[in-house]
Amino acid sequence: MNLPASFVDYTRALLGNEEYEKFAVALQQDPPVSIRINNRKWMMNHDDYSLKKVLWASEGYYLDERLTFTFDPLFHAGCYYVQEASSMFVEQILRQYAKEPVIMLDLCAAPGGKSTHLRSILPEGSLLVANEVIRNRSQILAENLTKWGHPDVIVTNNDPSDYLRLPSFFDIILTDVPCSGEGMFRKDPVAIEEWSLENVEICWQRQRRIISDIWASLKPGGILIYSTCTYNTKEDEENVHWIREEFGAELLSLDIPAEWNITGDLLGGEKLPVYHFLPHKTKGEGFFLAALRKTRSDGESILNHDIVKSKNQKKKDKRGGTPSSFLISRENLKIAENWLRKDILDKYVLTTEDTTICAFSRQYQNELAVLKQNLRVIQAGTTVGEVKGKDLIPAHALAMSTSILRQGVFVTEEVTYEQAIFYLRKEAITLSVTAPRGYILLTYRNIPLGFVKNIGNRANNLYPQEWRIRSGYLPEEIKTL
Ligand SMILES: C[S@@+](CC[C@H](N)C(=O)[O-])C[C@H]1O[C@@H](n2cnc3c(N)ncnc32)[C@H](O)[C@@H]1O
Repeated sequence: MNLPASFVDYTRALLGNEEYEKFAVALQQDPPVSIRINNRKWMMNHDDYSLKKVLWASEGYYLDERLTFTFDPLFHAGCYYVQEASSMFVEQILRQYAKEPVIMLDLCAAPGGKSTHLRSILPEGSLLVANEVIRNRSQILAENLTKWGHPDVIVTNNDPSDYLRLPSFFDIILTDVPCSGEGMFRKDPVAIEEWSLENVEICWQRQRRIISDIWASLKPGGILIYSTCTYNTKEDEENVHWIREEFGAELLSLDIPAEWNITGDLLGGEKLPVYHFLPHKTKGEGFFLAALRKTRSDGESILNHDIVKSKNQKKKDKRGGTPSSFLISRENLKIAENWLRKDILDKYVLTTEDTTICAFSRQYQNELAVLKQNLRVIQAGTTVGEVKGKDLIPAHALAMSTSILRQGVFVTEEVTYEQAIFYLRKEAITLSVTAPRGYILLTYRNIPLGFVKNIGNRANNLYPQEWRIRSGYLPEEIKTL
């Protein structure tokens, strides 16, 4: 690995000679591979796997080797997410500081590693808003969150400055800011090519702009989690100092076992409670994190003032949903309702937009209305179905949902590995002769994979076209979980 000379000089000076040598050796080694299990969907049988745990993440595991993830149906079904181990440390902040339901924003969220993780560990009853400024990346974020299957998620596609319209809205904000990516050198050679001292300068300034834009959206007493995947102190410690001074924030420390080998403040002088992951000390890539509490009030809560429910909105609430759009019949709304678990019907509201029916948390209807008024909301809750002609077609999100779909409402058909790959490539599937006509939920190893419509001699594949496996070949050696 050919590291830029100015990076070597800077980092050697930062870590000291002896430590830098160990660091440089670690950078030459293969990066560990790690995954995080979606335990709402798939309980990994520990007798079948002997995986080493990621110490700071309840569902994080190291794999001995890289699997052929693209060809693993369980991966597409949202049973696990391939995520770098160090970044799973975000869990510790929530475990120690978020004990009650919260409204949380993940501001720089694509492709969704941390959002899916947050959705697994936020207290029950919390709402997660996952935002990504780059449009096509926000689609990938929405895809990964749909597969993860939690119903209480909103995905937005906005610039951080758009959030200035939502003062004091969030209890917790994660800013996993775009950075110079030094911590990714071992995993991604492009990060080395793109690195320069000039880029570090651009990055720390952009990071401050992002924090300035988002700060007002944090409620007084709320928590900002600031993270990067870089080592230099300009983007890390110096920015944390700046946030503290600029906004009067209080740094929060975490209770961390010494054997995790996490490194603290790399600057001399006052030692801040900040957390560095260095690859020669912790098994993972470079990562930095700090948590700060907002102590001052600098705006008023939008929810107390601006959201005076319109009469119309109140009417909708009473009925338990939006009046059906003229494109959706009462019968189809009834069918959609019948697809949902009975015990969640008082907690979720069916809403309609054009030809689509969605289920969204009743508790957060107001917040959703505010977000829709002010931002570009690309997804909210779970899409239940879409009307085509007279038919209501069950949505893929319904199949992926961990808690909305009523068990037994669709006939299921277990498929083989080969059939599963055919399905995920959106090719035609032939089901067993005993399979009834109509919508059938395919399962692989008893995990829902998606819907087909069985029309007798063949089954129409309802897998989302844009998510299909595009590769036409199967690798010679398939390694799956
Ligand atoms: C480090 S990545 C986020 C990784 C993500 N949190 C995860 O765990 O999967 C930073 C993200 O910030 C986005 N981004 C780039 N420029 C931005 C800006 N000016 N403001 C906000 N986000 C930006 C990038 O598109 C990228 O998706």
